[in-house]
Amino acid sequence: MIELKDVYKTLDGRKILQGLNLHIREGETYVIIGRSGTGKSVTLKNIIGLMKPDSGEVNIMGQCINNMGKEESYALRQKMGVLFQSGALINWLNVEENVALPLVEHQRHLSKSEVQSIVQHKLELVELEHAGKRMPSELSGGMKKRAGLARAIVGNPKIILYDEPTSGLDPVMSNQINDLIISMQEKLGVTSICVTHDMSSAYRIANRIGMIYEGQIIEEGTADQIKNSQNPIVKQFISGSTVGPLTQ
Ligand SMILES: Nc1ncnc2c1ncn2[C@@H]1O[C@H](COP(=O)(O)OP(=O)(O)OP(=O)(O)O)[C@@H](O)[C@H]1O
Repeated sequence: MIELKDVYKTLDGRKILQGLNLHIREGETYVIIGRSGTGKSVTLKNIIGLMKPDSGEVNIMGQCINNMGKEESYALRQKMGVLFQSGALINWLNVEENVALPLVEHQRHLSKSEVQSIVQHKLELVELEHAGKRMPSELSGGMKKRAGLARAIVGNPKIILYDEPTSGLDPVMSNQINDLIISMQEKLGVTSICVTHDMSSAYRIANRIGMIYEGQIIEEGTADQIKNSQNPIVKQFISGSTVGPLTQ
């Protein structure tokens, strides 16, 4: 579904991705972990097409996106939904209007009532069906993320990318988001990539976890395999220890 082959990316003279390989299977939830500044978001941006690799290949659903024209890459982007860290809601639009935005902008053939019915269905999926008229300022952090998720799925994407979906949330709200990520996978059959620092979330939602270190995936496996990894860098990262080899 998503494949990065030997991807290199240097930014401001700093080598961020250094031969990164990633192979994400259809329908799985793959979680990327790693220390701050190791290139997790840069990896996501290469997948969405917001950044191009210096070398290497990015293949999405069998199509190489490196040299894609504007129209082709636009069409491919429509198959991906992104939940940004903050939810990225527009403050002066209510929840329904925020969720409807991608449809209003990109699917102009839909009537007003069709848009309303799609939006209502997506709000139900994220359990916000009674909050459609609220403004973003009237939402809790968790509700903002859920509204952002409803907007990310409004175009029925095949792939969802989550950037720190539980950041800034208390454990209860984090678990609600984790459950929703699992339910998106089960109900919509989407393939998901999630970047997170939250290991309890990673263990809960991931089919597989990959750790980035020095621009490469240094370890990959199920939650249990990662928990039992013998790699000292992985062990140190997941335990949060400040003593040891992790210098990046
Ligand atoms: N557009 C850019 N121009 C220059 N440098 C950039 C750009 N985007 C990211 N970087 C740099 O690339 C490195 C990796 O950034 P990235 O945002 O991918 O890290 P991250 O692993 O997602 O970190 P965090 O966990 O803190 O979000 C950082 O040093 C960052 O400053």
